[in-house]
Amino acid sequence: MQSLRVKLGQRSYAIHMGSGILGDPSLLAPAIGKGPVAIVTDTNVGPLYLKALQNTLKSLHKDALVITLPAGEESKTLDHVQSITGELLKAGYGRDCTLFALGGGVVGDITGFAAAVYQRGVACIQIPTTLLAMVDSSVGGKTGVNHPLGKNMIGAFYQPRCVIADTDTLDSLPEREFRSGLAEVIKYGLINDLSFFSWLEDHLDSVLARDSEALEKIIKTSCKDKAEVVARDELEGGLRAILNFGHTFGHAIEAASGYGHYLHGEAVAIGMVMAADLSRRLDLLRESEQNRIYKLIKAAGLPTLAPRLEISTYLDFMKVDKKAEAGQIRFILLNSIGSALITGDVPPAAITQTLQAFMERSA
Ligand SMILES: NC(=O)c1ccc[n+]([C@@H]2O[C@H](COP(=O)([O-])OP(=O)(O)OC[C@H]3O[C@@H](n4cnc5c(N)ncnc54)[C@H](O)[C@@H]3O)[C@@H](O)[C@H]2O)c1
Ligand SMILES: O=C(O)C(=O)C[C@@H](O)[C@H](O)[C@H](O)COP(=O)(O)O
Ligand SMILES: [Zn+2]
Repeated sequence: MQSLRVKLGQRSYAIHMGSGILGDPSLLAPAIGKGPVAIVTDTNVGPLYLKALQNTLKSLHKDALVITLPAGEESKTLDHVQSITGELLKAGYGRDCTLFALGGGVVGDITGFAAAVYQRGVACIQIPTTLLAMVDSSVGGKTGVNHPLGKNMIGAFYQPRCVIADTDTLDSLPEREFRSGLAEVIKYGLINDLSFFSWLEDHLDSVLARDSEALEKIIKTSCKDKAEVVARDELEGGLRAILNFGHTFGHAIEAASGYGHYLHGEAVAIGMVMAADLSRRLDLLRESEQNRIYKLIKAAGLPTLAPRLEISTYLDFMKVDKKAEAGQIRFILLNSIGSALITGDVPPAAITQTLQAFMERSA
């Protein structure tokens, strides 16, 4: 097992990662409150891993209330927050309870948000079971749900008490979901870790084969990279926005296509190719680097073509992006692989050119 710390003063917490750690009560014990516990999971993950977590909790004399959501992005709604909090109220749970998010990023984001708002805040422990959740969503405290008019539009910054990533759970993860998680892994290389990007280029075969050492490397490096950014800018006053690379286009793709049509990582992969195109158009990124980015994303089995939508549809969704300031969309662009910049100074004509170029290429 390996552990890292997200350093946030009183809200600091550990990320534990390794094989079989879901069965280790000593990792959970320090993070659980005095009161009762509830596990939020989904219809795919529950049948696979609920029993293991329940048994670990039983060894700590905790009998968990279980709340199961339908699997998939379509469940990341305010209605499901209402149903989770309703179950907690019916069970008489107070402020001393602890919520466990057992699942991927959908369960993680919605449970984290329910924990943030239930009785104004109860403890939450993230148990990520997808690659995406292990490398990104379980860390950093962005919680929330979608709105038909925009992705993650209702939410809160609310840090978990700890993160326990049992890498054995990845054995059952479908290939498409695994590759979706790789998009966020590649993102870390692009925004501030050139040597990690080069390592991914050299070891993609081992990663795709889910070789245990390669998995350990990508999970640890991603969590370390993310934890450092979050520790410096928890509430996204500035620097943290680099973690949003590819998401301005990507979130528009997810929302405009109907949540769940593209997986989050797939939409981010397309968004990163689009953001690299925009960076190149603005003479920030060299064409050779743009080609390397395209090549790695494609080799990872991720989509690179944007869905054919009206340009105005893209722009409407991009305008509601949370990074916008004074009505102006702000983009995360690349100066080079491993070096991101945050800017609102992008000529509208360049944005339209990127969108037009992708509409011409799309099927
Ligand atoms: N909070 C953040 O910082 C952050 C970061 C990145 C992404 N996100 C959010 O995360 C969500 C995407 O997360 P995701 O990709 O994990 O999707 P997900 O939670 O929908 O999980 C993907 C699918 O895999 C299934 N699954 C999960 N674990 C499994 C396992 N071990 N074996 C078999 N099946 C399993 C799930 O039931 C689901 O069908 C999006 O809503 C995205 O916005 C949040
Ligand atoms: O942790 C962050 O900060 C991120 O931006 C990570 C992203 O991968 C993630 O998809 C996040 O949920 C997007 O946040 P949003 O603020 O754009 O909704
Ligand atoms: Zn993301």
